[in-house]
Amino acid sequence: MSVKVHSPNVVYTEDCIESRYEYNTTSVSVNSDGSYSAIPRTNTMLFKTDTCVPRLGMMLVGLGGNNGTTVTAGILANKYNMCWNTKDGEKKPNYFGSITQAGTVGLGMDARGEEVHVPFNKIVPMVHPNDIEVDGWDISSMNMADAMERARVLDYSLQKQLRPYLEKIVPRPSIYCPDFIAANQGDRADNVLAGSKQEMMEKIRADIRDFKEKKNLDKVIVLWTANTERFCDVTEGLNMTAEELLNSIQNNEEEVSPSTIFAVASILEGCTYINGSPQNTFVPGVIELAEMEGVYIAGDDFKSGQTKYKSVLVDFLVGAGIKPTSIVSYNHLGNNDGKNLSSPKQFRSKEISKSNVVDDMVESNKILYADGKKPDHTVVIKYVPYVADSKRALDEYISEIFMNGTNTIVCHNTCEDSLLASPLILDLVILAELCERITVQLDSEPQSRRFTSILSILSYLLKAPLVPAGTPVVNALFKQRSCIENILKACIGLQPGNHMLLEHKIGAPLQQGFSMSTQANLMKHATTTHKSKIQHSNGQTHGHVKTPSQ
Ligand SMILES: NC(=O)c1ccc[n+]([C@@H]2O[C@H](COP(=O)([O-])OP(=O)(O)OC[C@H]3O[C@@H](n4cnc5c(N)ncnc54)[C@H](O)[C@@H]3O)[C@@H](O)[C@H]2O)c1
Ligand SMILES: O=P([O-])([O-])O[C@@H]1[C@@H](O)[C@H](O)[C@@H](O)[C@H](O)[C@@H]1O
Repeated sequence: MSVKVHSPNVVYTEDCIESRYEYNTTSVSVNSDGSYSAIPRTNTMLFKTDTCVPRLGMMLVGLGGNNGTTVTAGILANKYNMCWNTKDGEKKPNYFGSITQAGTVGLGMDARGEEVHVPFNKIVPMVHPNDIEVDGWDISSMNMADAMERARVLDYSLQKQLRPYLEKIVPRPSIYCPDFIAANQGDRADNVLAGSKQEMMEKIRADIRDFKEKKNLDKVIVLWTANTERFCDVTEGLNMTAEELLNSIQNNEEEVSPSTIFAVASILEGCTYINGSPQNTFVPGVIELAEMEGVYIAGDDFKSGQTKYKSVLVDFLVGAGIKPTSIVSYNHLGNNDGKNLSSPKQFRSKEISKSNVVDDMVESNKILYADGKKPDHTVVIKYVPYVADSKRALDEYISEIFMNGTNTIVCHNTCEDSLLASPLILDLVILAELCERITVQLDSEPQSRRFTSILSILSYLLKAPLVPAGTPVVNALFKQRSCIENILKACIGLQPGNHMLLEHKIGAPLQQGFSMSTQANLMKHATTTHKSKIQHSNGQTHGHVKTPSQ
């Protein structure tokens, strides 16, 4: 069952939820004497969420990889409820690690004063992963069943059940530019497109249309989970504008990467494009094209394990007034991603995305970091085939504490890389699709707006969040999660959770009426055509407004 909000600010129609929302912020200025001035602000806006859940297709670039095979297998195992035996007994499929499928949100308090937590996907209608159709591309022609076996991720007794479904699936041929990924990937590149970059882009566009038509889909979202590319040059005349980029593709420019061509193809087909790897796919020309076409993009680099942990631990330390001064993140892994990352240029892409994750937390505390000097931060990744997809992460955090003491935290974190990344792939696609159904209209504007083309709401799932120009980059994990929670709550007219529990701290029962500003809003928006009375729980009657039940 889903959540139903009973409020004069929330209207449920046959195919939409409309909520009049008070967005409360605080404007702060620093005075010449170093003091602060704070002004509370309230902007009222109308959220509209289309509640018609579409038939959704997910096209993965890198479909035959560890993540691609694992997420596809996970959908099938859940869809057909495949259970399997292991030495530890029978196992059942689940979507653990996905916030939309296994996460909950604190909605409010019940009559006993206990917080009620509801599943994320009960707040507003979302696509269910079992219903997602999957397709995609790979430079390797290996069928998905053999690729799943090659990945060495899933128990073999489950693989046997999946094989009949997966062996029929062969990834579509892809764009292969050897210079962008490690040379050691060459031996699997037997499924590649021929022709110019323009011709290859047109083929990718045709593939998207073909998939959409064959599966009778309403929407397709394209996601890159192929190998990490080296960074591409960003230069005037090459890719600084949409026009430059389109011309560069037409001119078969070497420096336009496969991932950027996929992004352009997706955008031109009106499909949201998500980058699960660390390379700079989203050159300025891609961002401008997405804005021109009104298409969403999001990235970069799934935040699945070692970095996710870091974005919690550093937040805890800095939030506690403890000063991290040295962070060393080492890991070794043995999957093909690790093999690709053993090449310096590809490692550099990953090193960048793994290193910037503490910047916002350091920036947030000028007491600890008065001199602006960031913690020493080192990232090491080694390729050790024996451990396969089971990445071993070892971290050391040294911090300065009270009276110049030091605290050292060392942790060992075995990250089953693909089992951690696959649920993130689902959340990225499911939440991106939901964003396509949301509009917001400021009271001060005649027209409603979609979100800006760069979907920064998805930052929680990404190591190096891409944000619109001028937007602060937030990496602290629970701030990122709260952002998603609170935007979903706004869609149903609920305010962010404040965790104050004031009623228990002052021991006073709360009034059950609407806030003064809500009442003022109601009066302001009272219509003459559909008048009805609103009855407050205290029995008083105020004004005549259109309410959901009348
Ligand atoms: N926990 C995680 O697994 C995790 C976390 C963050 C980021 N990532 C990133 O996700 C990506 C995939 O990880 P993986 O473990 O599945 O790697 P993988 O090497 O197993 O899979 C990548 C697949 O992409 C294919 N490929 C390479 N270039 C291609 C192209 N141009 N077009 C189509 N296919 C292409 C390869 O043949 C391979 O099958 C990597 O870039 C990795 O850095 C993974
Ligand atoms: O997400 P995370 O665990 O911090 O980072 C991981 C790296 O440590 C790992 O070496 C790489 O193979 C994965 O793709 C992932 O990027």
